[in-house]
Amino acid sequence: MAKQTSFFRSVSRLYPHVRPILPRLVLGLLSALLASLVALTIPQVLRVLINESLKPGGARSAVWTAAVVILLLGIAEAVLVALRRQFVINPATTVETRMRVSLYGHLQELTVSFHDRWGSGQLLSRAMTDLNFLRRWMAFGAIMLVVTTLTVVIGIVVMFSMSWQLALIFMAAAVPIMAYSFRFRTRFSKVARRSQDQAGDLATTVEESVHGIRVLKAFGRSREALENFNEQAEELRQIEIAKAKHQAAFTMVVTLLPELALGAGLVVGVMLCAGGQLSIGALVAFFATAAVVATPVEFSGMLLAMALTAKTAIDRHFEVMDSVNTITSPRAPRHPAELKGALSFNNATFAFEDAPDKPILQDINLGVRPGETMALVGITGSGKSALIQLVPRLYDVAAGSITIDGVDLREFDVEDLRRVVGVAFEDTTLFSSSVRDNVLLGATDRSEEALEEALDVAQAHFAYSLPDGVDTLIGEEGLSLSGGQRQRIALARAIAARPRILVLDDPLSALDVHTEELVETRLRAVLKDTTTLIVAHRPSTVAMADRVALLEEGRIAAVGTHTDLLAHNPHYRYVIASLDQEPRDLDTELSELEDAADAEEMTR
Ligand SMILES: Nc1ncnc2c1ncn2[C@@H]1O[C@H](COP(=O)(O)OP(=O)(O)OP(=O)(O)O)[C@@H](O)[C@H]1O
Repeated sequence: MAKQTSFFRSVSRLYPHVRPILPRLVLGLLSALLASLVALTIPQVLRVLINESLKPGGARSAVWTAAVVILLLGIAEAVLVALRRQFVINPATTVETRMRVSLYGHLQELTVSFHDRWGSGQLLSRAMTDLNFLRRWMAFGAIMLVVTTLTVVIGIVVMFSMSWQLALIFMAAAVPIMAYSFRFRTRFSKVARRSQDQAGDLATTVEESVHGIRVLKAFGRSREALENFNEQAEELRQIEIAKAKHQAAFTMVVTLLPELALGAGLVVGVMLCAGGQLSIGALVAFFATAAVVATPVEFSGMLLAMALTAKTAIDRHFEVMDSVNTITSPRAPRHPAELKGALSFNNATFAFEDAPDKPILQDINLGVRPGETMALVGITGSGKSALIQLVPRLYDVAAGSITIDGVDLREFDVEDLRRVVGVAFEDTTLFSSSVRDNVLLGATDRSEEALEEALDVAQAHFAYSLPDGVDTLIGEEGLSLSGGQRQRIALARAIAARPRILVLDDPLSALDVHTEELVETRLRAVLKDTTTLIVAHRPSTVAMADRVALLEEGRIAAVGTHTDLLAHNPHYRYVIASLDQEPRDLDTELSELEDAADAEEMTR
């Protein structure tokens, strides 16, 4: 998943986001740079002060002048540091928000196949932690890295101008530091990546266990969940420790070596002074400058670590942003004037992306006439859900085609297509908003009557008895609904969109027999003109359909009326017999037909 790129290449990808705030970033950088230059100026004032006022007969009043100058320089440095923050903090938060919004937008665009592959925590950590870190790096780390580098370079030039011998000693320490920094960079990059990925996995675990809290509790698995989480958290801790160790070792090197150089420099400096080759003022100024230079060198471990973590955050961000949405609208989409709603599968073959060699659906040929209700029946895992998800193009066929009124689905604008095709899945997802907003999610007619009708067809009148009626907040942050209530809201949502084609993945499975009957009676009337493909797990749902398609191991094994198939297709009889418990009349019908079929076979 992780592709190795150079630091500059990764950081340059931020440019389009950073461009609008570039002037303010540059101002921030200049403020920080000026603050550093001011800090470097103070030793020069010291040098003049010592050389002028401490020499025999020197002017004592110069001390006061120098003190005032140093005070003013100190104030200027503090103001410049404050200015840097002022210039960059606000724009950096703007970049963070924009990147977060574009990531979210891209996640909305990306295919279901992409979301099948990515853990939610990995996406969550990219959207939250990584971008939060990037903001801090842009506002502080990146600027300080540039300023530190420039301060060190300028400081060394100044040090050379004061004493080349002492400066050379100082430079001798820089060589091993640079060599070590290369090693540090490679090692730290790897561990930073592992740490950020592990944090993502941890977030996935939290998300999953919060989501599945009832199951964990009911099965008494909370302890195991905790142990599993503890293991993952421990792994993250170990990675963080490894990270801290690398950083501590680097900081030790960048602290120790300049200190050693300063110690050696002090001995040589005093000897030079004694020999008259260096003034006392220059010696003091040299060490004051060296102190100004040594501080950012000491910080360089932290700054380098920040830069490498930021690079990882950028790489992780663009791994998602670079993922291509393969389900897109064509350049010149077709807009047929009025759709009749004839749905046709033509040699359609489909495989999930993670198992491209194992087609789940093969050579599907199936025609659903306009206004017809077709039930899809098959044993569990035969590919029913996969098949109906192809209709709104949640997935695309690998071969063959699916058409509406003879037009390939891929020739429609995707948004148009999804307005034409309404869906309700067995696993209902409700959003944290009111019943009204959930039901009218895809509706063009948002009137009270449209809402009322959809709720009525789905027999979801209970919504009016909720604490705030249809304005009651439901979903994850709101009131919990029962499985059957959720299904009815989801069904109402599909109906309210008034689609030309409706695909329903067993939308009545959680309803009691009585409510199911009521919903079916109303649905039958509504579905009169709507082409419907409905996955059925109950013979009563099958009975609602005009015709039934039997799916067997990813192929359409038979198509016909329920009665015909019962009479002539043994696998259909087997599937129907293995469906949920049924009302008595259907059971009776089934055994009668089975008897008839057996008798027919015996007479042959
Ligand atoms: N994202 C996925 N990646 C790979 N395989 C998948 C994926 N989703 C489902 N499958 C597999 O595809 C096959 C068909 O699944 P599908 O959900 O379409 O069956 P189904 O007939 O609807 O079953 P059920 O009646 O139990 O809902 C199954 O073997 C399932 O394990």
